[in-house]
Amino acid sequence: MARIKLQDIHKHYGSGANAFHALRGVSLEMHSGEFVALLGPSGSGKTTLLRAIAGLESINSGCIQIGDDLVAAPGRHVLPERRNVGVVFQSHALWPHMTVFDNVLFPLRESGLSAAQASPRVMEALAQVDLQALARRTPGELSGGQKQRVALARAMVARPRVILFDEPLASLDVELRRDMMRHIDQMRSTQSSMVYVTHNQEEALALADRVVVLSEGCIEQVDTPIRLCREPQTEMVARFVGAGNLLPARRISAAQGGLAEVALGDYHFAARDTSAGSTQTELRLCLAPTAFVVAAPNAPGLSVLVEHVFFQGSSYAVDAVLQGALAVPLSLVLPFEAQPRRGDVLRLQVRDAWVMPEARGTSQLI
Ligand SMILES: Nc1ncnc2c1ncn2[C@@H]1O[C@H](COP(=O)(O)OP(=O)(O)OP(=O)(O)O)[C@@H](O)[C@H]1O
Repeated sequence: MARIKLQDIHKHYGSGANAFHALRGVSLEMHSGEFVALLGPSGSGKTTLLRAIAGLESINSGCIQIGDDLVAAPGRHVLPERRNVGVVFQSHALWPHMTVFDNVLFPLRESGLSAAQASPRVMEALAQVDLQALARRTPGELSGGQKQRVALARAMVARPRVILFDEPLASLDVELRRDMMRHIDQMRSTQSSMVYVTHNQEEALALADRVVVLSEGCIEQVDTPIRLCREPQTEMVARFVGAGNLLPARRISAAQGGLAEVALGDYHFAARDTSAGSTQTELRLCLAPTAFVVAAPNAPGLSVLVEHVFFQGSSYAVDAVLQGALAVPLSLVLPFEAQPRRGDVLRLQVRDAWVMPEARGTSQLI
């Protein structure tokens, strides 16, 4: 395993007025043995960053260090095969004419290991992904999920110090995804550091020790999955990671013990607030879709008009509109018992709210 240090990475495609800046000053330190997910919308630069770490893409400026090795810097680009990293691509990238065994053997053969030394290592890697029985098949005789497990075995067989994953589950159906997530989770025991690119929030939050949220080539926030969901630092993270509702509100009293009294219209409630005694009255609140409970019609709370209801098995996803002067759209998840119907006016109470940090101003409200 190895620490990965990225310092002020810039990458653009094309030049002059037509240059497209895919990475704009990305700096980050990943700890040795850490599982880090790179999460962001399409085009945010995740794959470019992963390929730059792998050495498959050169960078225009900045430095990349893996362990003690400087692998990319001005005038320096260490080739991928010399970086000691394993890569798992979305498309498996297996050799079609080779057996499963030989595909997994390939990186060991490249590193000069004898057949006698390599063979048990291949079988051990295949065992980790439950594929020993299929060692003699070719990729054409495997399902999509099995092919991807071969790709996992091939990435870990050489015991690289870093394993990079580029959307490895994107082409798999829901059931196979969960199975693959178990295998990827088990790969933690290989002691490799892992960097995992995805645009899928669930995968990133479920697997990673820390998640790096990228937007337009810049880092928005680096945090543990829990903090990312509960304490988003920017509007983009609040919306993209937690599908949070962002509302303008008033602070009634400064935070004490991490909670402030806030108001939406004439409804007062407590919100988590780490702004260290800020008395600024105008603020933005982040309310997760699950932050609401249905109250009695005359209880203190917010009135919302239900516009769309989507049954989700054990809960309902609801699009609603806040009634009153604000009239903003809200995305809610209500429990099965709520039985919301289109056209209902519901009274909701807020059971959890987060005061957004002030840094980015209040100009981007809603
Ligand atoms: N070879 C290239 N030439 C020109 N532009 C490129 C090239 N590769 C990537 N880009 C652009 O750089 C930006 C970042 O691309 P990248 O593939 O890193 O994004 P991503 O976050 O991985 O997106 P996705 O989830 O869709 O794969 C995109 O706007 C993309 O169009």
